[in-house]
Amino acid sequence: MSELLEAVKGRLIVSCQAYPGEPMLDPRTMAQVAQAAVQGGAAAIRAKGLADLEAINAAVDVPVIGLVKVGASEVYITPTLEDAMEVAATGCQIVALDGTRRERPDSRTLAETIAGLKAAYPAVLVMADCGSVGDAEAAVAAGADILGTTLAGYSGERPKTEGPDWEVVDQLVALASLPVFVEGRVHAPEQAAEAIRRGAWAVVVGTAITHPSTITGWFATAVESAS
Ligand SMILES: CC(=O)N[C@H](C=O)[C@@H](O)[C@H](O)[C@H](O)COP(=O)(O)O
Repeated sequence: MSELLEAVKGRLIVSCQAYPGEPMLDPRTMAQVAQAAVQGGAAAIRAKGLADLEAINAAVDVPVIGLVKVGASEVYITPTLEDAMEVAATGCQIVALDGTRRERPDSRTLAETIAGLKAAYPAVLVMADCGSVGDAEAAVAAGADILGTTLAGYSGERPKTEGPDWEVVDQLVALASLPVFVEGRVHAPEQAAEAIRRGAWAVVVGTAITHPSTITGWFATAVESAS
């Protein structure tokens, strides 16, 4: 098992992402958010966009899971080999890729994408963002290093559950072939703890820690509905 994976075992990973039109979409801001997350106990950071990744890699000394979100296609998380190479070039130790069985915009298979990336960056680990256990089985066969539940509820195969998709979590853990990172709609510390109890290797939390507009909305709705 790699030292990198040992370092994040049983730990929290924080996803720091802002979106077009949002005030926090700025590499310096995202790097500061990432630093704050590390101060709070994050063992690694997940982030998107080459400029953010460069700024975050320079600002923190924990591993960074990098990705880009591009294109109009339904496969938008680091969809092509070229995208994966650009993410790795920013210094990320883990590259997150769409790990579904859907057709990729460059027509490469997931296995070809992973092989191409690893030929150029042998030390980089690949996190396959899966939407179902079928995706996860295919990602294992394709040479991924980490299985993420990231796309459960977003790829059309699974309903979008209120919290984490525990059924998919259990199915991926039961494969027992690769470390499972539980990611997606983990909104409370108790859910993060539950993921570890169910056998997750690590838990990735984004919105509930680093997306103030959404968090504010949760509170504002609760307050307004009580008044
Ligand atoms: C589906 C998709 O595109 N997920 C993205 C993946 O990087 C991000 O938008 C999420 O914020 C991230 O997965 C963390 O999840 P949550 O924000 O629910 O804690």
